[in-house]
Amino acid sequence: MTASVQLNHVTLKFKKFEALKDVSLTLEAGKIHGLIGRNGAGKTSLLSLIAAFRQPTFGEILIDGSPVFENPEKMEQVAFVYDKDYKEETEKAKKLIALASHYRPHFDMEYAEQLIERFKLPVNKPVNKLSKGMQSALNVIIGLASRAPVTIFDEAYLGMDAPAREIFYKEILKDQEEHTRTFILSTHLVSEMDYLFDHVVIIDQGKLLLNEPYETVSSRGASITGSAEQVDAFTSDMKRLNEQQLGGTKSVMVYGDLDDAKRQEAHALGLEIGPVSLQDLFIHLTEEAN
Ligand SMILES: Nc1ncnc2c1ncn2[C@@H]1O[C@H](COP(=O)(O)OP(=O)(O)OP(=O)(O)O)[C@@H](O)[C@H]1O
Repeated sequence: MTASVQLNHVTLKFKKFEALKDVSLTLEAGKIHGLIGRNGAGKTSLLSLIAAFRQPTFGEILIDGSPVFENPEKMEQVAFVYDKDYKEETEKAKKLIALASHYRPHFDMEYAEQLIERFKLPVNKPVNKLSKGMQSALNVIIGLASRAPVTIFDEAYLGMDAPAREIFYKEILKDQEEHTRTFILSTHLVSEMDYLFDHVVIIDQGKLLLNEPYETVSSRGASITGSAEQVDAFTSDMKRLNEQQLGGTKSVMVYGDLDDAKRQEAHALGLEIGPVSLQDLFIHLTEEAN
């Protein structure tokens, strides 16, 4: 089960402060979306609107074409997993998983049990006595086993160690093959997680900065290296994000269409075209926007 998500001119205000500014965006069903942005960019605000935790000040959010806010049928299709505060939670992990299985229509308890084994979650401990990483594993187990058509992980892996995060990433890819859904993964671990993304959304200061398939983003980002003069001439009409120079050699990071003719031109000029990571593009695209 999977579903599309559509935001139409969404603005979210906290008193006079605009956390989201006229964001329009469609998230295609069945894809894994990476949502990235600097601290305070508006990621959690955006995700809490999709999960109908709050109402936008202006605009609307549709799940498979119908508004999600105060619409129980659509709301139960969205699982929003975030870094919860479990200080007061004295129930056992087992109980919380059982509770989730009651209110999540697609919950798969057999899969939850496999995940409990994979993450070695001590299910008989009260949740507030679990380590931070174990509490995150509990959230992740509930999120994955819920198999909600729209599954959102908002930095839900905070506190999980690297091997546990690796298990989580592998599970997403494995489960996506048989139980395809629409994932939205918000993260600061861009270089660690980018291989998961089918689609990349970048927001900056409440505005949509980029919304492209991952392949398009990687093909548009490039570093052009060669003699400073040649590199400057070649990139003069392109969007330049960053440059570094050592003696007469220059390397410029660009973002734009590098078609075959342009690539041949670079080759003829003896310029080298190299790849740029999503993390580097993110750093310099948001720097440029600021
Ligand atoms: N309840 C609130 N009242 C007032 N301002 C808020 C509230 N919630 C969020 N904000 C503000 O909205 C902006 C966006 O916050 P949000 O939590 O969505 O950012 P984020 O991208 O998730 O950040 P981070 O990566 O640091 O978690 C911030 O400036 C934040 O201070």
